[in-house]
Amino acid sequence: MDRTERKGDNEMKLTILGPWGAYPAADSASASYLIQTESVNVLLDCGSGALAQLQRHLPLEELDAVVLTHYHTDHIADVYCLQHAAMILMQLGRRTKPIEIYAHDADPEAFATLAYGEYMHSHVIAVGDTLTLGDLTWTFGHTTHPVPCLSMRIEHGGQTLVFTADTAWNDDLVRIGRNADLLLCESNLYNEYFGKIGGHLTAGEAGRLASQCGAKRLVLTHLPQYGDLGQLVREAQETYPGPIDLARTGDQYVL
Ligand SMILES: O=c1ccn([C@@H]2O[C@@H]3COP(=O)(O)O[C@H]3[C@H]2O)c(=O)[nH]1
Repeated sequence: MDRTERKGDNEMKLTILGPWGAYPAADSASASYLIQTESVNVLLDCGSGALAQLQRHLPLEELDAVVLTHYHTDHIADVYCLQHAAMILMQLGRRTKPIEIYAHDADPEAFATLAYGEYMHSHVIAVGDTLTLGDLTWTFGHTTHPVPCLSMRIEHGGQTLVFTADTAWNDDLVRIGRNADLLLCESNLYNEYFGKIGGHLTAGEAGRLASQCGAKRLVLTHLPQYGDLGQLVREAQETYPGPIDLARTGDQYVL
């Protein structure tokens, strides 16, 4: 098994577990990302296939927390498997503490499904909150999506990772993404779909956002299952002159 080394002092590592929107490609996952520092291991969204990918990098015994952007299934499908994993590992004595899960409660029925006895404890997050997880500081922003959804700014040791979550263009994205060292930006749409599918960004808009934020690097994620993904990069290059990557399963970035 490919086990990730724990992070050195003052480093934050992002591992792409699932770069896909809607549903996972073979041997991958939908929306899921692992964020690690020396003091904490956090899963950012927990889509379909997330647990299988996570275990390539981290034993489930060492997962501290999960932070969710919203309740669409491509972002939460594996939360319910993770509840069972936490239960079994605690019953076996291999975990000594519950998993802490953080999400908004604008959908109270969905929020109520997250807590799982002594094995998973749920906590509310909202725009305006500051969440401290180990040596990570999280703040949240507004998105434009068919359901309530939070964008996220994650700071550690002077480095900033920003995740747009799922969203169409809105100006709060520029606020939450300002001066990001890495902008992990949804790019679910080719430019030709602008105005035809709501709730998501085109690649051209992702590039424009990275430019307006002054982001140092743009990583395109929440990818479509169709078309030529290289075209997303080319369209984002028309609006952003900096480095651009397509998120790929297993890729890692150290900030
Ligand atoms: O006309 C449509 C409608 C939807 N979709 C995909 O289905 C996904 C549903 O969840 P989501 O909102 O996270 O992302 C959506 C897109 O990835 C699409 O490609 N074309």
